Amino acid sequence: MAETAVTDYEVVTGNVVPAATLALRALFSDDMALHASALSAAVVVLILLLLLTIAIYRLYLSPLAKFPGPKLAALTGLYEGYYDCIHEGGGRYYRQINEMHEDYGPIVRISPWELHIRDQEWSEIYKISRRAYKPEWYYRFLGSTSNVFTTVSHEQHRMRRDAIQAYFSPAAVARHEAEIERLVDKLIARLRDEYQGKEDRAVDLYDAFRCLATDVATAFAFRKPFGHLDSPDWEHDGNRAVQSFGRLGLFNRQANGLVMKVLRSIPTWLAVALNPGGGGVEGFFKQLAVVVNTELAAAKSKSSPRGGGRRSGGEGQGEEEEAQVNIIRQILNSSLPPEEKTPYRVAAECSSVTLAGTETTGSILAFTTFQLLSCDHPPKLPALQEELAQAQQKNGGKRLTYQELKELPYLTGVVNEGLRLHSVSGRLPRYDPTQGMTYQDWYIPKGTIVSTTPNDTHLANDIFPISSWFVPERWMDPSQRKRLSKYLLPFGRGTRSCLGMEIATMELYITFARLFGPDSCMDLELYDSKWQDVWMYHDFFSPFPKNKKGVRVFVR
Ligand code: HEM
Repeated sequence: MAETAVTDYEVVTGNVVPAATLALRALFSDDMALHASALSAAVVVLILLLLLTIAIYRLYLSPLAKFPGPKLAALTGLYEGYYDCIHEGGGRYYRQINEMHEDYGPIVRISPWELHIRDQEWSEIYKISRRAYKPEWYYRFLGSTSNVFTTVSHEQHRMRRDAIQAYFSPAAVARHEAEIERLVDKLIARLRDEYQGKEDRAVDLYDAFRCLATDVATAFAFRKPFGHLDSPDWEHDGNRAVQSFGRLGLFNRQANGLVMKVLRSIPTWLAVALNPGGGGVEGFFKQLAVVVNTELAAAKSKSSPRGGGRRSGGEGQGEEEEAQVNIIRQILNSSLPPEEKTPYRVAAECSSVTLAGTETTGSILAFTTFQLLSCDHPPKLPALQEELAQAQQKNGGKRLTYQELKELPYLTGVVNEGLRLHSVSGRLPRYDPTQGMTYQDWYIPKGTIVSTTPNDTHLANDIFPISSWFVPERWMDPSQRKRLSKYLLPFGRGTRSCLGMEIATMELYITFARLFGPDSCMDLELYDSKWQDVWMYHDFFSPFPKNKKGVRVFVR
């Protein structure tokens, strides 16, 4: 862990290494005639001694020893590892953490090195003024720390984020609205053409929306969608494999990055055999590699004397427009140092930017649609349809733009409830190596990893009464909406909050407006889909349901 103030290994090795040296000297002093068995016994004793010292340090001497929580969690990271990887299919530590809060109060020590706070009003570690670092071991579930999402240090993150921030600005996203409209229309046309009126043919909306989200994110990043909406089976295998990869990511987190290293070193066919459906994900990365390599080669030829000697993105209006072409050029034309523009780094950034926007947006679309189709006390869908129809009629029959859609209270309630109940499930750990902080009467030493979980706020009954219910109506009143918005944190917090917030919100508004608006000319009816098919059960950073059946509907 870079730059944490205290590591128990330092303390432990400080005490044990001199002791071990003495023991070994004693062993070898008898004219080096020591038997191998005696040596092994000595090694075992030393290891036990080391473990005992670590245990005593963690339980009684560590600056975190004073914080409440189960002793086993304070003693070893294996406790978390068990709930992350094994218990009930993995991704279940969030439940255990909630139980700890029930037993020990709002602040608990959830591992030898991390505190978790469940208090809607506390946000000290995420303040903009903080130098918030991300712990490398936690974000290892994504494989690499070479992208803006997983960067450890505050300073490096600032540099990387500054280089691409403008690309995600509301003005830049607004230029993408027509493309989102086009992709949503494409999805709806397919639903109509291939499924409408077919009694025996249900479509899985989880797959369909994931394809939409992938095409929106890749079109935004590269100005050309990957074409998943053209896939005859809606990329079914690849979409399903995402859940297995989510779990694999947690194994990688707990196994010190070993799992990804092994997967990278074995032949692709073997990796795919070990993770059936992985071929779909592999296909995504191949597409990504082609785009990145093509763009890098083009940039290289432009910057070489033969290529004309003119670098895009220099001074002047023409170059500025060119710099907007895609995220790769945005990075290459930025003021980042050369080591931040290597092919590996550029590819890592592209993959984080696109992957961050696919599972998240796709599954929120599926979850929210399920709620709209299934809630019947009172029914939600007719209220949404009526609002959309009336608004369009008032607009002279023309479709409303994104800015106009955002003014519709019921649609806003639908989007907010989807974001509240189904956004990122993982806790968001940070540490500040420069300053300590306080929580109530507790002093938290600098360098301590502290996390909170947005879902704890989203599901707090004192803020959102009957919090697990999908109730768009709770957002209708403007003053209530203003009050509740403070507690809606689907896009994270502080300096590390989501870069894709604007594009994701635009996608949600436009998709619901077109799917349930007066022009869609179709109805959706759930087929054999229950709440267990959508409600979060596993926390693989994104929420995953217990069942893998998806959200299947008939199109009428
Ligand atoms: C509704 C959909 C989305 C949700 C709920 C969501 C949620 C989040 C959250 C909670 C974080 C912070 C994670 C952390 O603190 O560790 C994050 C970061 C990020 N998201 Fe999103 N996201 C969504 C869509 C998107 C889209 C569409 C894109 C891009 C096209 C995107 C790109 C990113 C990036 C690049 C980061 C890292 C930002 C940084 O560290 O500076 N996200 N997202």
